[in-house]
Amino acid sequence: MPAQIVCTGLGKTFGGGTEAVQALDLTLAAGQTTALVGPSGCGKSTLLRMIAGLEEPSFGTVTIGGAPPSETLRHAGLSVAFQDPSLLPWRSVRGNIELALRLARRPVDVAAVEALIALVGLDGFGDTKPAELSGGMRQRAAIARALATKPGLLLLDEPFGAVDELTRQQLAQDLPRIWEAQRTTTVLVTHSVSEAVLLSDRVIVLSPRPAQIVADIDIPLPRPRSPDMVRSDAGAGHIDAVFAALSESRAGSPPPMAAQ
Ligand SMILES: Nc1ncnc2c1ncn2[C@@H]1O[C@H](COP(=O)(O)OP(=O)(O)OP(=O)(O)O)[C@@H](O)[C@H]1O
Repeated sequence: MPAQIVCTGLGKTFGGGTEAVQALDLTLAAGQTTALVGPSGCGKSTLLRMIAGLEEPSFGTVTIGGAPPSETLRHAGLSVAFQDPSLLPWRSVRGNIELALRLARRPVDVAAVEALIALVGLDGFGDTKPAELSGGMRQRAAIARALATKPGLLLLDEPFGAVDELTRQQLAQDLPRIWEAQRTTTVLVTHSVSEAVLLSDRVIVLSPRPAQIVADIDIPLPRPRSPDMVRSDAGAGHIDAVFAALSESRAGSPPPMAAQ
């Protein structure tokens, strides 16, 4: 089931006194894809980790479909793929995906697993162990694993960081088809503004640390989208809007705003 995410007064101050996220109010509609963009070190990953229930908030709350993230994790309704993919080293790509299905108590559909492996461009590497894959291939394996359980909520932190440009474009075109078909609520942290526009229904621009929302930009481009569409006048207008919000936020001019 797709899940609505509600963050209320959400804040995080780490032990050493570093304030990463401050009083953030944000509601993400079920089934939408939202990109979080902002300057390096502003608190994007911390926000995503709090939504995933992997980081305890210092202030405020996160709910997913009305329940705390830990509940969603327990029911395997939530999948995460982070920059540093945590694949089990002793299992093959296929073995990692199948384990995720078993842990989620889902049937292992061999053909569906092969289709996912092919989708992320790892055809022929199903039997390969993570140590024998490149960094980008490991990231793609982690994406396949995250998608396998058809999660209601998919959290992606720079998932294409180590992927070459062509594969990145291919993934950015193919993945939304899957999460649209599965009606997954997706939250994506990315440093690439064009990727944010290509993938998302909505782009949230965060201030320098502590992260606060400085702009909330709808991306109403039709789907399926292509890199050409993003480069067209309509797409370029959205890219410009995100860049403008990012540079204003660095200059510290606009006041933080709440987002619905
Ligand atoms: N476990 C931690 N303990 C202490 N400080 C932390 C911890 N995790 C993150 N921070 C600090 O919180 C701030 C925000 O970090 P975070 O990783 O959320 O930023 P980010 O926007 O995702 O960065 P980047 O874009 O560079 O990946 C940084 O100053 C970081 O040093």
